[in-house]
Amino acid sequence: KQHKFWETQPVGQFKDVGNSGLPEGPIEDPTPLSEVKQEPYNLPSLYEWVTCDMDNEETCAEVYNLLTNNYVEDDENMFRFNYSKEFLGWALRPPGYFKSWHIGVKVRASKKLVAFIAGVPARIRVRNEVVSMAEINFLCVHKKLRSKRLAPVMIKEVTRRVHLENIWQAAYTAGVVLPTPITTCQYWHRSLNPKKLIDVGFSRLGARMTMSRTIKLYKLPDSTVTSGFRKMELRDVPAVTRLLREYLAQFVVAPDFDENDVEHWLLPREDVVDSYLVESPETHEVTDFCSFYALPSSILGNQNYSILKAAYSYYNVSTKTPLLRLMNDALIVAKKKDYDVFNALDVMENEAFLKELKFGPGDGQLHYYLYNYRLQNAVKPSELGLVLL
Ligand SMILES: CCCCCCCCCCCCCC(=O)CSCCNC(=O)CCNC(=O)[C@H](O)C(C)(C)COP(=O)(O)OP(=O)(O)OC[C@H]1O[C@@H](n2cnc3c(N)ncnc32)[C@H](O)[C@@H]1OP(=O)(O)O
Ligand SMILES: CCOC(=O)c1cnc2ccc(OC)cc2c1SCCC#N
Repeated sequence: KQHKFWETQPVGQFKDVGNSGLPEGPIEDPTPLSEVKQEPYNLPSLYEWVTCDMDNEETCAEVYNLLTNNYVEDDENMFRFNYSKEFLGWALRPPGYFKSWHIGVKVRASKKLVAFIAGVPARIRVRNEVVSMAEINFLCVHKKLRSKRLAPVMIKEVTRRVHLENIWQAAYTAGVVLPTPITTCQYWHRSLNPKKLIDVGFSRLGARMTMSRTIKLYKLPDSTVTSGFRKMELRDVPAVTRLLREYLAQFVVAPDFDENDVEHWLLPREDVVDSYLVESPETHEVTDFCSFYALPSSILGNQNYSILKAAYSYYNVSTKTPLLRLMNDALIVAKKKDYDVFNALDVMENEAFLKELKFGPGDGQLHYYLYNYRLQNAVKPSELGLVLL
């Protein structure tokens, strides 16, 4: 398969897979800032670059509307991700973010937003190296402007703007195979509202199963079972940071979270991200943690339903409470909050609870990528400690 653009990029190339002669680490050295291209890449004359100020309600709404109508769909076009405005405001403004990395393309004449790409800064540890990276996400070209090679220009432009901040690596995921995944993960789904998932055509009634039997199969208790299980609060940030840093140290690739990062990424925000912890009733020690983010999807072409409420497993740590029990409490809370499905990747230690807690394997895969950083031995999903939104 020809990758005319990606073959020009400092990423692992397919032809190099298995070549153990190539050193692990940065592929290209940083260029002196004075040599980074100062002006934006050329767009076709009909279009212009805009920087999207996500503090601005109107701009946020423009980005939201573009993604709502043109972002990722599953292979059967049953769903399209429908990130909320609040979610986008959260995802794109972590500590130290750069507005200049929130890049839009508009039609000069109509000022219509027709494409978007975003980056946020992150410190990612790869084995023993903590690397300053850009996490790239929300790449989207309007359906009417596809296959015009706009994506490569947008990728080069965000790369240029990241370089201007003296950052030379990036991390990103995609459902498509590009040169070259560091690992490939599987989505798993736990039905919380099986009737709705069957009605929309995602799930099918099992053989010799009635609807009422299926509803009973996925039924969950009304309240959580772990004593000391409660919502995370601001005062928990130091303890959760300690717990999470210790836990993530075991993975080959993982975020290097400090307290500011934990406060931003894990403090609960209504309908955006939810976090719970177990505080030992005796010692008041924080021993366990679980979290999930809220990513609804538009249901395409169904008369009875228009939105799927999906929760996505985020970061979980179990040191005292068995992981099964901790995650079952997460399911109980998600069901209580009226989510239809709880999704998880087979990353970190998730495999230990997926089958047991009645998750079913999805048919979608998620490939993880690093830009300008070679990893010699491929990483297994269980060695990956990074969840991108
Ligand atoms: C040091 C800092 C570095 C920062 C940058 C790091 C890198 C960041 C990289 C970005 C990470 C984003 C992560 C992220 O956002 C999460 S993955 C979600 C991506 N977005 C969607 O799937 C939304 C729906 N699809 C679209 O909007 C379009 O189809 C897109 C815009 C995807 C492609 O638009 P198009 O009209 O369909 O296609 P052309 O313009 O004609 O371009 C074709 C070229 O684009 C390559 N392509 C296709 N899909 C890609 C994808 N998902 N990543 C990277 N490359 C992708 C493709 O292989 C081909 O190159 P090749 O000829 O070499 O094969
Ligand atoms: C019911 C299980 O499937 C999903 O939750 C879902 C929802 N919306 C999507 C939108 C685009 C999409 O494109 C790949 C997939 C989905 C999926 S399955 C993969 C995500 C997970 N878990």
